This record gives sequence, structure tokens and C-alpha cells, in this order.
Amino acid sequence: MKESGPYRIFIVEDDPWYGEVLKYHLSLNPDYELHRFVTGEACLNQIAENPPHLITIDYSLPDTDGAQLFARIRERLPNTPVIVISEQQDVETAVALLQAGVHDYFVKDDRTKDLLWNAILKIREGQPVLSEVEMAPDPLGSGPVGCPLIIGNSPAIRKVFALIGKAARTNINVSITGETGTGKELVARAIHDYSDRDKRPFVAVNMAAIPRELVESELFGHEKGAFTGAVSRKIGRFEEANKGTLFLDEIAEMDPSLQSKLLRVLQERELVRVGGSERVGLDIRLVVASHKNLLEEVRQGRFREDLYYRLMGLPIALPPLRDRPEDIMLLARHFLDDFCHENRMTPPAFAPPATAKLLRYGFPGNVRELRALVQMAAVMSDGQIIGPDDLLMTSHPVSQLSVEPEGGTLRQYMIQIIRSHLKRYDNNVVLVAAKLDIGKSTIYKMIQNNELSLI
Ligand SMILES: Nc1ncnc2c1ncn2[C@@H]1O[C@H](COP(=O)(O)OP(=O)(O)OP(=O)(O)O)[C@@H](O)[C@H]1O
Repeated sequence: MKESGPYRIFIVEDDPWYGEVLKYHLSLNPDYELHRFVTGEACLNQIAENPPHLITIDYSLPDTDGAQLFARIRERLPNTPVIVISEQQDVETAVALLQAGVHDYFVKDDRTKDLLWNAILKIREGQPVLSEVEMAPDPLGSGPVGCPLIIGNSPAIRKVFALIGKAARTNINVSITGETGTGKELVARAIHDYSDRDKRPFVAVNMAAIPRELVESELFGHEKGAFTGAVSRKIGRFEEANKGTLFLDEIAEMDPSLQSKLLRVLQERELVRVGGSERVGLDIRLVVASHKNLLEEVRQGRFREDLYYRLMGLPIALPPLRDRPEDIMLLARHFLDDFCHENRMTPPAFAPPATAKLLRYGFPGNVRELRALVQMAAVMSDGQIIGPDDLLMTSHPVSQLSVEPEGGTLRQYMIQIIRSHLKRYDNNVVLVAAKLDIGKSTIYKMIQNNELSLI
């Protein structure tokens, strides 16, 4: 739905003279409908009733500051452009605001009203879908009851939303790739919840978490007496998920012999429980996930190619959080509000240096790590403001790894890189070796030679 009425602009400015100057100047465009507010609260009160197309805010207001007001506006209007106008040039604040998603940051001087005029024209040129984005029924914002909300507004996550919608409308298998904590299970659940299988079970299995000797019976079930300890019949996860969705996480960890069995089950759409002979018909949608590149696993001979093509279906790649910085503060505020609500606390605001610290961080644990950091910060803070010291990061900001030549040998650089990865990935040697495309034994040898130690 596209709006054809006036272009509504909210000006939040407590200085009456400057506010009127801006209002008068912008009113020279007859398309604009202007509303001025002297406090952040007054602006917020009007947002729901009369949503604006654009908001300009003065950084210093009697009841709040630009960063806090912007955060509260974003919660209500995730896409509306906001321009901050400040008395002073403060580079750190400006960078933090821009990274948090503010459209522009102007310092008050003689040119401001013209800069603003041009900025609004540019925004309007590139904003044909504003009302469609905000007013179209958002399948992920107001989904089925109990459906987890996927928060994000970056282009990358919007692509993921579109793919979830496409997957949900059909029965296609889906393969999700992404680093740990990027939301692979959340996406799998969303596909299930938006599909017409939503009244049937969603069953999630992590292949890496089941002891090798139990995997087959866990997946396919067993009959009484099938092996020592099989004292009664057990229904496997495939059967549990019948008519619904089965999510197989860490699929790359699946044993080659089990890969063959899985392929057979998928081809024949039926299974036989371990130790049994009865054929059980299957109607499931399979969603698989891996933090490894499955195609690379195929190339290395660790994953069956024919199974790979069966499972691939619709591939969805979830980008790491550091590659979608627009989502960081949206998620941070969401987790903060959730945590504070659960614990009956008033949510503190993020101070600009804390925002900057979050935006500079590499998030090896992605969204899961962000949530833990924010919850810890809520507890650590003074209850009003979350400062940078309340954010206790466990690894370095991405920019701290220096591989600039400073006289070290190639081997020393290599050790530095491996050390930083071990720290980032919690000493998971297998994962680090896979990430850096080197053998595990290279790392183990370095540890043996005391060139490297686990931290
Ligand atoms: N976009 C998002 N919006 C809201 N919450 C999210 C988002 N992405 C991830 N989360 C939350 O982060 C946590 C980790 O997500 P999830 O378990 O889906 O990740 P994963 O990629 O499957 O992780 P792993 O590979 O370690 O199993 C969950 O609590 C999930 O709800």
C-alpha cells in the first residue's frame, strides 16, 4: 500500500527560534506537512497516531538525548529515516549514531537548513517503498501465535525473510548455513511456523550432540531387543516429526554409513526401525543446517554428493552478525527490553560509547553472544545507562588482529592468527582448523612445540 497524501515530517527541537526556522524553511515545499515538538516524549506520543515519513531530532532535548530518542523511535518505526541535528561536532557520537542507523548527522550552522532540504529530497527519491515496508503485513513481525520473532532490518536479513516466505509456501527441503549463533534454528522454526505444517511437530536434532553409536536409533527408532539395552520399542525423531518438520543441525557431522541410510530413507520416503522389518511411510519437510560449507565437505570427500543435492533444496545463508551492523542495536535493544521486562526492571539506555563498542566488536558467537552480553550489561549497569565498561566482551574487536608486516616471520603471523582464532572459537581446534583451512595436526604440533597454548 502506497500513501499518496502529504509527506509528514516531525521536527523535534526545543529551541523555539531554530525550530521555527526549520519549520518555515521546509514548509516552502507544499508537499510537506510539518509538526514540531519540543520534547522527545511529545514526539513519541504522536508516532503511533500519526506516523511520520521522516523525523529530525535535536541532539540535546530537555527530556532525553538524540541517541536515546532515536532508539525509542526505532522500536516503533524500524524504517523511518531519522536525521539528528546537533549543536556540536562530536565525531564519536556522530559515528555511533550513524552506525546505529541514523540517516544523517548535521551540525547546526548556516548551511543546516539547506543540507536538510537536500537530504529530504534524496531520501524521498530513494524511498518509494517506505509505506509498503512499514504497512504491508509483515509475515515475521506478526506471525502465528508463539512464533519466534526474527529481529533485523539489514538488507541481508531481509533477503533471509524473503527466502523464509518462499520456503514456507512450498514443501521444499531447506539447507541453512551460518556461523554458530546466527539464528539457524530460529529460521528453521520460522519456516515451520509459517508453513501449513505448523500444527504438526517441529523436531530439532543436533547431530553433533548424539553419541555416534546411538545416532541411528535416535533418528530412525528401534524395536524391542534390537540391541542390548533396547528394552522396548522406541520411536525415532523422523517418525516423531512425521507430517511436520525435522531440523537436522550440524548435518556435516553425520557418519558416512548413516549418510547412506539417510539417502535411502529420503529416496524411498519410508524407514525401517533398527532391528525391525515394518516399513513406516514418511511425509516430512527436512531442514538441515551446518556451520561448515557443505560443498567443501563434498569436495573433501567427507559428505556424499548425492545426499548433498537431495538435502540442498533451497539454500539460505545466514551472514555473521558483524557483517550486518544495522541489526546489532536493534537486537541489543530487543534483548535488553525482554530481559528487563522479565526481571521487572526499567530498561537502561545505551550510552553512545557503549553503542560504538558493540558496533566495533566481532561477535564470534553472533546473536547468541550479543544476547548474553546485553543481559550481563543490564545487570552490571547503574540502572539508567549502559556504559562501555558494562559490556564485558570475551574476545578482541575485529580490528585488533594486526597482520601488517612489522618484521615478524610468516610463521609468527600464522601463530598470531591461529591464537586469535582459538580465542575467538573457545579453543575449538577442529573448528579453527576448518575455518583456516589447515590441518588440526598443524595446530596440535604448534601446541606441542610450545609455540601456542590453549587459552
Ligand atoms: N535475528 C534474530 N532475532 C532474534 N533472536 C535471534 C536472532 N538470531 C538469533 N537469535 C537468538 O540467538 C540464539 C541463537 O540462535 P540459534 O540457536 O537459532 O542459532 P544457531 O545458528 O542455530 O546456533 P548453533 O549453530 O550454535 O546451533 C537464540 O536464542 C535465538 O533465538
